[in-house]
Amino acid sequence: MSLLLFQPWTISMVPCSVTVPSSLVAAIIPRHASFSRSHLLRRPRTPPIAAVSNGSGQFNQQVFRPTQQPLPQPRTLFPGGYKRPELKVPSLVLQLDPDEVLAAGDDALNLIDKAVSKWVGIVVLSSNEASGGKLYEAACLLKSLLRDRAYLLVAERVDIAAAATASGVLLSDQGLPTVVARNTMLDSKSELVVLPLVARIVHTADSAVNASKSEGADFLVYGGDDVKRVSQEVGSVYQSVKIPVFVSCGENVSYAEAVSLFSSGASGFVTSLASFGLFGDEFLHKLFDAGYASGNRMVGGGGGGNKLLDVDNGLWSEMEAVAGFVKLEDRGKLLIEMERTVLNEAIEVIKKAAPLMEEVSLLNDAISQIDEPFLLVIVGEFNSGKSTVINALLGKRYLNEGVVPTTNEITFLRYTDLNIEQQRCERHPDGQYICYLPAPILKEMTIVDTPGTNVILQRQQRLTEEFVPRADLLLFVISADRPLTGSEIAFLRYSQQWKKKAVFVLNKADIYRNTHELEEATSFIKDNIQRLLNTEDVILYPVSARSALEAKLMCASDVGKLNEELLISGSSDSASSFYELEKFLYSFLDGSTIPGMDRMRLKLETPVGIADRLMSACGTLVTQDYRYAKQDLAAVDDVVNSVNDFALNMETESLLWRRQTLSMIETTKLRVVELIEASLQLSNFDIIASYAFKGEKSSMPTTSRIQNDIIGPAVSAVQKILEEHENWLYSKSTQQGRLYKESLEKRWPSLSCENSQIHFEMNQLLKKVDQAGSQVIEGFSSSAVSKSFEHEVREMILGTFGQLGVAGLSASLLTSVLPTTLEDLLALGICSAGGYLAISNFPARRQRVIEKVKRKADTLAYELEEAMKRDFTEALENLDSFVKVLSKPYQVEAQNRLNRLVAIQEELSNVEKKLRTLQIDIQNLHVS
Ligand SMILES: Nc1nc2c(ncn2[C@@H]2O[C@H](COP(=O)(O)OP(=O)(O)OP(=O)(O)O)[C@@H](O)[C@H]2O)c(=O)[nH]1
Repeated sequence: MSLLLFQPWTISMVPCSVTVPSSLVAAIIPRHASFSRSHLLRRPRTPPIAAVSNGSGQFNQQVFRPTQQPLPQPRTLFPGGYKRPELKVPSLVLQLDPDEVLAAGDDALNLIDKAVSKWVGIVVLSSNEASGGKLYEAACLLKSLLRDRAYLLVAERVDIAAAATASGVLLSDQGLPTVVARNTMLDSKSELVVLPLVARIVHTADSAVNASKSEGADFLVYGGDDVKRVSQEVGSVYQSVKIPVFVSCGENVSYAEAVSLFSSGASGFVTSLASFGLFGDEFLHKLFDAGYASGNRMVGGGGGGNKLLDVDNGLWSEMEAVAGFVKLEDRGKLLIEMERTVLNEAIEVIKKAAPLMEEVSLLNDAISQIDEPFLLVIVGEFNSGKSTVINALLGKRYLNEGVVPTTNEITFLRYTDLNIEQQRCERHPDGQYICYLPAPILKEMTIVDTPGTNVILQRQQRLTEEFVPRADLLLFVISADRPLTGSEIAFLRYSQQWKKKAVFVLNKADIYRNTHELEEATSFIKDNIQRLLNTEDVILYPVSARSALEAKLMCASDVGKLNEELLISGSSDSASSFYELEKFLYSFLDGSTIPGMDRMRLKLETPVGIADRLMSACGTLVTQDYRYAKQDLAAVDDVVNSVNDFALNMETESLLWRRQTLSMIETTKLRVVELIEASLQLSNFDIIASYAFKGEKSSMPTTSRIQNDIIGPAVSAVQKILEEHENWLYSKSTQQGRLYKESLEKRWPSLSCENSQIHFEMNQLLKKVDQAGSQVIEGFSSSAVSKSFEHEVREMILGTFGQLGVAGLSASLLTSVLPTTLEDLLALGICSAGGYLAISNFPARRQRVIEKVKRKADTLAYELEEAMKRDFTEALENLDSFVKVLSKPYQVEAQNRLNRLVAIQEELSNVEKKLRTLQIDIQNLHVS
């Protein structure tokens, strides 16, 4: 939301459809006003309400809305969406007639200007017999003249008040009900931030109480002819209502009457412009400074709940029923205290967010100077005449001037009331000079002379640049002999990064031969600065500081203050225009003027601006760090997860190892089976049988062949494969583990694990593999296998012989039923038919032996495969645990970082919100 929303009365937002003639603008805006006159003619930024006459003197309101509706945004930061208007009391109510306003000449306009700059808090435009058109035109004109210095109320005509965006209405006791008037105004302008003021004219104590309590008027105008009587009545009214009461009792109020009114509790009285003109400054000063006012009141009934800071004891106190009005200066102090708290919070969070950000010292300095005098910083290229401008302002040649660079350090000029002999300059450890001088202008502002900005003088340029953020107002001195150089533009751009308000001085204007040349140069500079700063509000004073100084020195007795007559009648135009510059600066010192309020605002905004800048830099840094921390966390997670990819790749290779082992067992199995089939034949029956009958003392040749030639070498070969497999597993996983470790250590060298115990434990994790495959093969004894084979064969032979009578085997029968080898058939051929059954079982028995051998081999293959898988899984689990242990500190660190950054982001955004609120309060300083 634009901050402008909180300045509903800034000129640029005056939503009148009346075109104000430029001659009129020139007449009503004083020449020294701090804004460009073109402001008045600028298009309004808010959707305008056009007042369209319906021919009968009444006005209809047409609200033009942009076709694209803006996104709904919170209305204000104020509770309930509205800011309650606050009224400075005691003050006067100025009553004006539309004709009087429209016909006002320079004198009348100047008188109104003077009235609202200090004494008058409310201007009432009477409706009288005036037509709606006239009333509207007068209201618009008044509004632009008052700016935000006084509330403008239109008598009776809510429609005109709404159309002209006046602050409210004053209703007669017969007029509209208060609530209707207020709602009508609210409805007519949805973007209102400050509640409209609705006041009522009353004539009796009862109607005063009724208007205040039942109707909820914001303030009262108590009418009557006899001041004495009204004074007495107001006393009792004052006791029963809790809102400001102004008295209206005819034309000329004497000082004594005014005092009596104030003393009885009136918040002020109504006056006409003519009467105000008669009061005179002495009357007003005496009246308002004497403290007759019995109580200050806040519009809207006050009531409890308003908090005020007691500046003396630093405590917040709850205000009682009648809220005290907060004076601008007090409000300034209040804001300073709030600002100090918020800025200290900002420093804390900046230190957390960016511990290396040296610029935080800028904020520290700004806080320490928050209630110091306004800092007017004179900047410009070397030799542009900065020192001469300062001397001319001070009225004495305090600073050295010269064609060669003369200012090499930042020099503070502060006020002292010591006499000339006791003036002194001190050099501070940070290299800055502080000079104490008795020039009156320094009472309210500290002037800072800075070294010239120019790329040739880099050190000096840096000094000045570093000082810019601390400035409350920059006085940018441009030399007429080289207007707006490249380096001046660069410097200006830089100063805008800090959003500094700058006033421009075109010095050495005396070198122009005529007004035409001067005007050309002025408009050239103005146009360029306007373009550069993207604003129409450029204040440029063409001056001759040298002539101004010389003129002042001639009038040596008038130290410190420019003698206007002398300058104006003096040497040159550019010297006299120095007076305009000086007048502008003096108006800055007067809190009751717009530039004076600007000064307070600028002063308060300086540290906020610095904090804003630093906070946004911190925000960027923290967001970046957050991104990095997230990346780090993801990178650690990637390392942990990459163990799975590694496992997948390993799995493929591991399968090959297992296949190799299994194929070795398979080959061995086939070879054994082949040998058994070749050896256990009926043709060898006798030989086998003889071994079988010899018993276990002698072993069969087949068995020893199986053991020595087949299984023995096969077991060795498998053992070798397993050994290689285990080595492969170990080296692969340790190598991978080392890679992970190196990559983590490389990414976060500061976190590499120092603890040797952890190192050891991690390495153990990688080493520890059970070697289940080897254990299986070690448990496999080839001799035991051979022995068991031999046992099987023996069992087979004995089984065969147990049923076989040597005679009676029928070979022919056997050959017909047995699917056997040729040799078996031959053998069977010689057998007698009696041995048929026994012999016929032989191949089946041999087959069983073979099956047993196969089963053994398959079991071994299965066990080995499972063991190898276990070895593999265990190795990978170990690697996984290793990586988890290894990455833990990195993960913890990255997560902690993330958590810390999230917390900082939250703190930053909280402080930023407080800064925003503070900025709005500073912008609204004038509303009080
Ligand atoms: N013609 C003319 N010369 C001026 C005017 N003001 C200053 N000068 C001269 O310009 C020269 C530089 O003036 P300074 O005031 O020393 O300039 P400066 O910007 O302070 O210079 P540094 O401190 O070195 O950056 C001096 O010779 C002044 O006399 C002026 O209004 N008209």
